[in-house]
Order: sequence, then C-alpha cells, then structure tokens
Amino acid sequence: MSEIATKSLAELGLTAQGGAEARITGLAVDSREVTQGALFAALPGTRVHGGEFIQYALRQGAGAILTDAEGARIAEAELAANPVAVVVVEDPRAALAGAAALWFAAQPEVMVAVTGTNGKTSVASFTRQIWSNLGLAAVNLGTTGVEGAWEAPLRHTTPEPITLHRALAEAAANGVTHAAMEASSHGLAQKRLDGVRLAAAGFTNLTQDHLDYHADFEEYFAAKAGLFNRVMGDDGIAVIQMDSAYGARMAGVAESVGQEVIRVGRGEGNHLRIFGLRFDSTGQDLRFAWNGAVQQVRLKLIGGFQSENVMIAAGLAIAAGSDPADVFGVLPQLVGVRGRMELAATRDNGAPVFVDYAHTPDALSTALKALRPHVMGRIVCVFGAGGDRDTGKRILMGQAVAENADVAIVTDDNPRSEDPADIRAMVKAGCPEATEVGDRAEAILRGVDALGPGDALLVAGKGHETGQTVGDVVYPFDDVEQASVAVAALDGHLT
Ligand SMILES: CC(=O)N[C@H]1[C@@H](OP(=O)(O)OP(=O)(O)OC[C@H]2O[C@@H](n3ccc(=O)[nH]c3=O)[C@H](O)[C@@H]2O)O[C@H](CO)[C@@H](O)[C@@H]1O[C@H](C)C(=O)N[C@@H](C)C(=O)N[C@H](CCC(=O)O)C(=O)O
Ligand SMILES: Nc1ncnc2c1ncn2[C@@H]1O[C@H](COP(=O)(O)OP(=O)(O)OP(=O)(O)O)[C@@H](O)[C@H]1O
Ligand SMILES: N[C@H](CCC[C@H](N)C(=O)O)C(=O)O
Ligand SMILES: [Mg+2]
Repeated sequence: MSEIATKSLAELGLTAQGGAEARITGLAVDSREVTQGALFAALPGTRVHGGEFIQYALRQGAGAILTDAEGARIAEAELAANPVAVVVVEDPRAALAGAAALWFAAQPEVMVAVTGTNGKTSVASFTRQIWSNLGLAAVNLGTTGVEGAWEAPLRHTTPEPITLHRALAEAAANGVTHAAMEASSHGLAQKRLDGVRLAAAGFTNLTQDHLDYHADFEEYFAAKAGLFNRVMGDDGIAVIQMDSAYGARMAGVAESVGQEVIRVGRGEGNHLRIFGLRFDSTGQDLRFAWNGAVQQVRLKLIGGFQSENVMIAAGLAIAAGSDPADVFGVLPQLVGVRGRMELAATRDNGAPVFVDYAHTPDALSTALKALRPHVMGRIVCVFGAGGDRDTGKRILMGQAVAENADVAIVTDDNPRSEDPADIRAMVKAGCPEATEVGDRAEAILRGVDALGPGDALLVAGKGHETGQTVGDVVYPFDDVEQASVAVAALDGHLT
C-alpha cells in the first residue's frame, strides 16, 4: 500500500487552538467529501454555515477543522466531545486558499488572471492561444474548463481553492508553464484564488450582472477590485481596458497598490491603442499602436469586442514576459472561442447563424452591435434569461435586444427552479414586440425560418453549454447543433 502524503497544520500556515498539531491527509470544503484525517473547512455560506456540517465531517474521520468563531460556536458540543485540532480564524476562506496553495504546492510558473463582467473566457483563451503559438506549454482555466496543453473539466468559472490548486498542480506536473485564469466576482468575493501567484491581471469591463449575489454595484466593483488590491502583489502588472466607465477607476486601484498599469483602449495615451477596425464577412482588420508604433493585423474573428479582448490578451502576454513583436506576430492565428460569436450554420441563401454566450444586457447589445457591420439585412435574435439569477437584468436584456435587433424571439435559457413563463414575461417587459416561444429548439427553428438573403441570426445566452437546466434536470441541448438541424430541416438537407 502506498503511504498517504501528509502535511502538518504548520506546513499549511495554520495554527490550531491550544497549539494542537495534526498530520493532515487531505482538504475538504464539503463534509460529504471528508476522508480519514482530512481537514474540513467549515465556511460561512450563503444558505447555511458550514459549521452545521462539522458533526458529519467528524463522523467521517476529519483530522482537523478550519472555521470561524461562528462555526466553532455552532459545533461547540461536537468539538468538545471530539479531540481534533480546531483552527479558528476570522476569514476561513482566505485561510483555506492559503492552505490549498501550500498543500498542492505547485502552479505553472507564469500565471495571469482576468476579471470583468464580460470577456473573461475570451481573454483567457486568447492569452493561452498566444502563448501556445509562441511554443509555450499553456492552458486557460475557467467557464469552459481547463483547455490547452493539459485539459480537464471544471464545474465553476473560478473553482474553490482545493479544486483550483489541484488543477494547477496537475497542470504543472504535466509540464504546463503558463496559465491564464478567469476570476469571477463570486470567486473573488469568496477568495477562491487568493493563493495563486500572479504575474499580471486584466480587467475587461463592468456592467450589470449578479446583483442577486452582490448587494449593489459598489460591492460588485469592490469584488472585482480585489483581484488588484488583494490577490496580485505590487510587483504584478495590471492590464486595464480604459474605454469602459470603470476602467479608470480600476487603473487607480492598481496604481494605489504600486502596480504598473498597461492601458488598453481607443483614447490617446493608452499603451495599446485601438484606432481602426474594418469588418467583413469573415473577420476584421485591426489597426493599433503599441507605445506609439502602428501595427496592423488580420483577425479571423467576428465582432469588434473581440479586438478589445485580443488587445487585453496581448497586454497580458507582454506583461507576463513575452516580446511584443512576437505577440503581435501570432495574433492572426487566433481562433474564436467555442460559443462566442461562433458561426454555427449558414442557410442556402447565405444567411449565417451565430451562437453567442451573451447573457447580460451589455453583452447582448455589444454582440448585436458588433454583428451589424458584418450584416447587410436584418438581425434576428433568439434569447432568454437564466432562472435563479439576477432578476433585475431581465428587462434590461429585453431592452438591449429591442434596441439592437430587428426581430426578437424570447425563449428559455436554464429556467432552473423558476417558472419559465415568469422569466419570459420579465424579459418581454423590455421588448413587448418580441415573439415568445418557450421551447428553445422551436425558437431557433423559427429564427432560422425568418432569415432571408443578407439577414443573420444571433442565438444568444448558452454559447458552449450542452444542457438546458429545467428544475434539477439537465436536458441535453446544444445551440450550435440545434442551429445546424434547423438549417438542414428548412433547406431540405435532412435525409
Ligand atoms: C453562491 C455561491 O457562490 N456559492 C458557493 C459557496 O457555497 P455557499 O457557501 O453559498 O454554500 P452553502 O450551501 O451555504 O453551504 C455552506 C458550506 O457548507 C458546505 N456543505 C454543504 C452541504 C453539506 O452537506 N456539507 C457541507 O459541508 C458547503 O460546501 C459550503 O462550504 O461556496 C461553495 C464552496 O466553495 C460553492 O460550491 C458554491 O458555489 C455554488 C455551487 C454556485 O453555484 N456558485 C455559482 C453562482 C458561482 O460561483 N458562479 C461563478 C461564475 C459566475 C459568473 O461570472 O458568471 C463561478 O465562478 O463559477
Ligand atoms: N469585451 C467585451 N465587451 C462586451 N461584451 C463582451 C466582451 N467580450 C465578450 N462579450 C460578450 O459576452 C459573452 C461572453 O463572453 P465570455 O464568455 O468571454 O465572457 P465571461 O466574462 O467569461 O462570461 P462568464 O461570466 O459567464 O464567465 C460573449 O459571447 C459576448 O457576447
Ligand atoms: N456563469 C453564468 C452563466 C449564465 C449563462 C446563462 N445560460 C444562464 O443560465 O443564465 C451564470 O451562472 O450566471
Ligand atoms: Mg467565463
């Protein structure tokens, strides 16, 4: 039998009450995953305090407990009856992040992170693609899992620290030297990535989302700002998109902790300055300047926002040590990210169907506006809003589509525990003229059917997702696949 690797609490940066020590055999954040001798982190949750589960963790053989005063109070009787080491700290999420980093003890040498409401997955993927094209062993981590030189699925955009550091250590063990990760606002607020060492961090934009979780917009901003004023050290380099309302504020946050800032945007004075975009049916030509020197590249990407994301990715690669000329040289090789303005199918009359992950008001108006210069006719949009998520964004999503599309079809997008008809009604409040078709496959079929020559369809909201979550059940569903099926059916290619 192989010996189980153990570490002491001290080796994990933890001090137990009364100076107790313990050899830890593993870490768990969920009592159901506790194994003999493992440390159970009983965290304050949004629904319940993890302290409630200390009793179960102890029954499963937990060797130590990490919690806060509240958790220790909840489990006072069980802890008195069980002689385990108990670490009580003010911020157990931060302590867990540190402990997970020390437990797994390895990460790719060069890491960057990106935050913002929209564009994180795109920037992380583009950064990884730049590195890969430069011959480096690189991955991106986030909504679409771990992708690149080493691959693994992930359930969260920013996984909790144990899952995150396990993935980073495995990637490093498999030779990965460079990693670009997404920092979601939930991940930042819950300090999931506080144990990661970052060379650079990026900011894309801040617009409405997740106000079900964050008390208000200021708290949402503060969560994102944590990437710069808490997670990354003062020797890290910030890469900030300056065109959005919050860019200047975020640059101020980075500078206030002594970080160098690479500014990206259209205005004069930015280090990476976009000043020309020309669109056609297969992509765009991007003219930009790096510290004043003009460059031009051809991008095989649809939508002007992709150029902004590419510039942030280029800034991150440069900040993390790559030569600017090398970085700019590989930009034409970048390919679009799955489910982000992805050309899913084309009708016989030439009308394209794009699948995109826009699920916020700003992403919808950005995606629709971005399509406009590529389309001569009408833009049809099939979309919906997710259940059990920010309800305030629904009417705004409806308005964004009413303002920027010519034909709107409101459908379902992961209603989860809610009544789908209620969600559609809230979306339709913003676009009363939209047609309502609950069944997403039928909505896509109708959208495709509406396409004449020169028109285009944007199927928004699910991007790369492969399921439709109704209640607790996930039904297989893939927008790209449904778009192809609809085109084949309507153009008579089904056998
Ligand atoms: C709202 C939220 O972020 N919740 C996360 C949070 O759970 P919580 O603290 O609210 O959990 P809780 O149910 O109150 O339980 C409290 C504690 O008891 C533990 N527990 C619970 C039950 C049990 O039997 N035993 C046990 O030990 C839980 O693991 C938890 O630590 O901490 C848990 C452990 O770290 C996470 O798994 C959980 O993510 C849930 C599943 C989730 O859906 N999160 C989403 C919203 C999320 O994080 N999304 C962002 C992306 C958003 C975006 O940008 O679009 C992401 O990064 O993926
Ligand atoms: N820079 C941008 N500005 C505005 N909208 C964008 C930008 N980049 C992408 N989008 C829109 O947002 C959608 C999601 O993009 P992406 O997956 O890269 O964002 P994300 O921040 O990772 O999202 P999530 O929070 O779900 O992880 C895209 O499909 C597009 O419609
Ligand atoms: N990470 C995002 C994804 C939303 C995607 C959309 N399809 C939805 O279900 O709302 C969230 O959980 O809010
Ligand atoms: Mg993402």
